[in-house]
Amino acid sequence: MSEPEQTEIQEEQNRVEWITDIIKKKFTKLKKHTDKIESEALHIRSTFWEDVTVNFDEPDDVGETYTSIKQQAELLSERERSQTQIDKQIKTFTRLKNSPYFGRIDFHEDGERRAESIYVGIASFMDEKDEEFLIYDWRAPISSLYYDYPPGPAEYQTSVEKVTGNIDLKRQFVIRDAKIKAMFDTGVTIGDEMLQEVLGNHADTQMKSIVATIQKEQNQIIRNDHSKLLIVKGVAGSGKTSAAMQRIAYLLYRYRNIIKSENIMLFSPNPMFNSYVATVLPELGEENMQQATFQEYLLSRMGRALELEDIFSQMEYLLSNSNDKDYFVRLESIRFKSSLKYKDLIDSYAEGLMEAGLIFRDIRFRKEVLFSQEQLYEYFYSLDRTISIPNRIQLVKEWLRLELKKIAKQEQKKEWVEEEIQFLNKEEFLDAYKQLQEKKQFNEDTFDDLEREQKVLSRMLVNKRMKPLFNAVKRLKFVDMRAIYTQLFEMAHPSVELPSSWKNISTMTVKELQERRIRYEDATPYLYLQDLIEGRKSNTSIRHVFIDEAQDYTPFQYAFIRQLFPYSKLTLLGDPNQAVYSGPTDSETVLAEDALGIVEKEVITLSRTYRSTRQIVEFTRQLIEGGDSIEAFNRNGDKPHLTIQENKGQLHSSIVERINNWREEHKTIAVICRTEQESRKVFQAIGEKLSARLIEKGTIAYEKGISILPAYLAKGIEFDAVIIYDASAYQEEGERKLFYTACTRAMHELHLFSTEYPPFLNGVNRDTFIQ
Ligand SMILES: Nc1ncnc2c1ncn2[C@@H]1O[C@H](COP(=O)(O)OP(=O)(O)OP(=O)(O)O)[C@@H](O)[C@H]1O
Repeated sequence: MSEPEQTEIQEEQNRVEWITDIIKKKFTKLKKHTDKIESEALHIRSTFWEDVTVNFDEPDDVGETYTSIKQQAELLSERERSQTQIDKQIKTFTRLKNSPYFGRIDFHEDGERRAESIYVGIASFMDEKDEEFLIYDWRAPISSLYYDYPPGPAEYQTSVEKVTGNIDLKRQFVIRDAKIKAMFDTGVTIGDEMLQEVLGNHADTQMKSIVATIQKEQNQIIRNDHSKLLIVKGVAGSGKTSAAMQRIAYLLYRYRNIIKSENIMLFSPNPMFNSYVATVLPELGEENMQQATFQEYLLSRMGRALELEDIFSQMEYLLSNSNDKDYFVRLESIRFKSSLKYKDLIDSYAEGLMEAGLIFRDIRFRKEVLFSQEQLYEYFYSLDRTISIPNRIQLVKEWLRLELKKIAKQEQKKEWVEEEIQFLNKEEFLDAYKQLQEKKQFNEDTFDDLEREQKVLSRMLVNKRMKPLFNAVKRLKFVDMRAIYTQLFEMAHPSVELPSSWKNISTMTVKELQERRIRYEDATPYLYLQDLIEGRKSNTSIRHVFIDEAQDYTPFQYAFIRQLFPYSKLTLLGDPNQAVYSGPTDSETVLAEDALGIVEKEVITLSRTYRSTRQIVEFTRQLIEGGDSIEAFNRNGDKPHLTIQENKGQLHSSIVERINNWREEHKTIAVICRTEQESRKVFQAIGEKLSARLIEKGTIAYEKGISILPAYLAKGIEFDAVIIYDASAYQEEGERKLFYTACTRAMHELHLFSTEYPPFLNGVNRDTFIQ
């Protein structure tokens, strides 16, 4: 690494000024143009009808009128389209004006006479004649040289060929307000200085883009075009989420004619995380992708049929209820229901249902059974057995629809209809009147025709009363999914290896279902079975699915998601050491070796961590197995602290004191507790004193200041300073990952408070923390 000469800095500064000047000129020109377009559009809108020849007298005139309206409308929408384009450009120029680029490479392509200087920024920018690139978008093929190679031989791939050559110079800039604040020529790795500067900053409540300092291994993730399934296993703070966000920006650029933001879906760990990452893409000039938690997806599918437990409540139960008499049964239940073995069991159950066993619901109207469950059963199994279950269900649906139509006709003649008509209100009469009018069955004379009026009213009334029935049939409500899923636990499965407490698991599950509740571990299997019976609700518009915190998904859930998005490429990002949900149950996660049984996958590992100071990493990596391989980025700070107090009262006062000392220095401070219950207690005790905010599972915004929250809600997020509340509360081996996750949220400072010596610190080198 070398310091550039002063003259070089001046030359670069001159270039920055020259470019900023062009940007400003283009900006002014564009602004003028946009003002013109805006006033033209306004004019077209205000005179729209004046400029249209409206004449409906003759058929020819009607045609002319239509063409004229169409022309005006097209003119308007074209203006509006170019306006959107220009707005986008104006935003880009505004961003470039402040900081036009962050990198330069002088690339000497083989066969060329001299090297060309490539300046890399967040968007491309051309000279005044639009002939030459003055700045290359960081996602352009040639820009990959900047991220992938030190000075020396290098190559990059365009859409048609591989280009080889030599990088003569690689330079980085920090430019703010069009002034070069720093400039470095780099060697092997990009920008330790730049990284130092970026990482030394304080945590923001919004994640930032990392385009200026993307590391080579992160770039492999971002620009991976070929993998159908890309698995990123990275240690805490290694930039998995950051890489995912830049990858989305890259895909939107590289495939801009094919993939739009609505074709990309990100599954995120909790609602607060959504707001945390919300500004990364807009900062890069792209729109946000679709985003949801898996819980939100399950809820949208489950509707109100059953009360769904969420993953956070499951976690709370696992952490707080170990004295419950059913605790171990539940652990085993979760473990089994996470596995592909359970999926196989459901598959073979569904196969059996081809022959017999489906359960239907009576279809009733006015308390009378129109179709009994037995009738539906018989009809279903009278259909050709080679037809798949979903297709047979569709046939039943169609049959029911036609039968219901017939029944509706008969009902119109029944006595109850006549009786109810008398009680129709004014609006309903008016409705009937309107219907008659629309169908032209009415003129002043015929409305007196009582019989006809009566007929319309009867039809209307019956249709209205039977509409919910038609809707229910359309939504396949005649299939009794709850009973079908329950039946799985009431029958024998002689050829399947079941968990030892299967009987108890069954009793527990059936009881919940009877009370119209469904536990988190049953939700995915339930919907999976529903799809096998009612047909898959796959989504074909999503082209790329990202699953962040993938270690929190079970193999069963992964298989389910895979089927929901059959045409999508998948990127899974996670850290096996942060598998907090599977910790207490010791169940398999999607990131476990070969959990997916898929051969066709590419795995990228990230072992360097950027979030925390070297001192924090040296401490946290001892908390987990295999932590030696975690590499810290060399950024210095204080060693973590451990404070042991005799009781909770003293613990609270020392925490308040600690935080008060941090207040000036740090923008985001977290008191991380083991459970939500504990967070609430801590909030009650010291929340007011600290002006802290309690973060619960429903919290959607991450805000500056002091937050009190359970460890599992801190996933994916980072804080300047972290307090671990009562580190000795983490006792069980299954909570090790939860403890590790909590500690790795800290960027600059980590302070553990405890009432006893924390068991997880037993194997930790005393030189790596201060007590
Ligand atoms: N190349 C980079 N340049 C600058 N900052 C980076 C880079 N890579 C990661 N970071 C920073 O490191 C921190 C951690 O990144 P990120 O949250 O993406 O990691 P993660 O692997 O998803 O973490 P975790 O698994 O712990 O949630 C963030 O502050 C991010 O901005």
